[in-house]
Amino acid sequence: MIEFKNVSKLFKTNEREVKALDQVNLFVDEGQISGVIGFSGAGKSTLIRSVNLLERPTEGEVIVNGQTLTSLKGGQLQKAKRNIGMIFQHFNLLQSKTVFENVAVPLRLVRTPNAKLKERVQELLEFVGLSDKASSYPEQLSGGQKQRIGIARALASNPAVLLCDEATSALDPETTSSILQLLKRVNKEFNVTILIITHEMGVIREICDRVAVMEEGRIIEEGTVLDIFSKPQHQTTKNFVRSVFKDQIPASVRRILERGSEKTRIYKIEFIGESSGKPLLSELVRRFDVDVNVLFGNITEIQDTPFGSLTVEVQGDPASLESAFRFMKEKDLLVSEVKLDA
Ligand SMILES: Nc1ncnc2c1ncn2[C@@H]1O[C@H](COP(=O)(O)OP(=O)(O)OP(=O)(O)O)[C@@H](O)[C@H]1O
Repeated sequence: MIEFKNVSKLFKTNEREVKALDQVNLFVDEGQISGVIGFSGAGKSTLIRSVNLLERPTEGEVIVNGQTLTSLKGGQLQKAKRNIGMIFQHFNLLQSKTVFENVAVPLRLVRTPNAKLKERVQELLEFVGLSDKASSYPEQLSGGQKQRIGIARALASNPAVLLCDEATSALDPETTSSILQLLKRVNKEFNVTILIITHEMGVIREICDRVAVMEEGRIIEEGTVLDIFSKPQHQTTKNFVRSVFKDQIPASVRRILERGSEKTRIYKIEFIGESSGKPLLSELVRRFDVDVNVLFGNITEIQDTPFGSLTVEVQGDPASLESAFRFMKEKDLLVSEVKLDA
């Protein structure tokens, strides 16, 4: 649905040249929600603005819905761009116009007859849950409500693709979550392909199917969200995953480690899918002469799959501890010993 083929973008100013995009190849399939994450300056905005040619690449091809946008001009390009909606971090609503008129903008541009326009705007306001705000002005709305209006406006021309440019960065966590749920509905109910750029891994975790990680204008890692969360390869990706799953040793665990004992070891058991750690722990106690205490757990769901880790304290004599560790290693779980210097 969206394809980038060797796309580069060079910005030249008097003082310097910046390669904001460097040979980017990206594919977003129809019906998917894809995310692009990166730190400030990685090139995310340039990438998303290149999808609808708000930013024209210096090199390469941008193909959306089967059309090579980078080869189109004039009216043909305008028409193709109507198939791509966009929402923004700061909403970009017209302050002097009512909510109704803001949503109506794309429809007025293509001279939609009044009765049809009214019906469509009302339908969209209902979809985003703000039918009662039609005659309000943007300044009378909360941030979350403004973004809902942004979404309604972006959907007015029935686009096949929706671009979300840091759409939740100005919102508090609860409002962020409700906007992300709304985007999920847009994707499911209207089969709109969604591309999101963000610097928050939580956003990726909550709604994306796939994610690409950007650094210095390049995509350094790409995959399903579950794969990227469970097996991040690049250090930058690991840092992003860590921002969601705090990986530091908690203070209570640190204290046990500092006390140190021949008879105590602490393990971190990571799991994905149904194979949660619990049956393993009871098996350990049954089979080996050890006691097990769960110290710390971090469990979430990614794409409806349980994913997380348990930190456990295992107590017993050194030989039993060794056998227990070997047994855990043989299972289909990633087990590592937690040490103070790790
Ligand atoms: N119009 C421009 N002129 C010159 N340089 C630019 C322009 N737009 C972006 N850049 C540069 O291109 C690089 C990528 O910028 P971009 O805004 O795409 O990154 P980003 O990942 O979206 O960052 P942020 O999260 O801070 O918005 C940066 O070094 C930036 O300074």
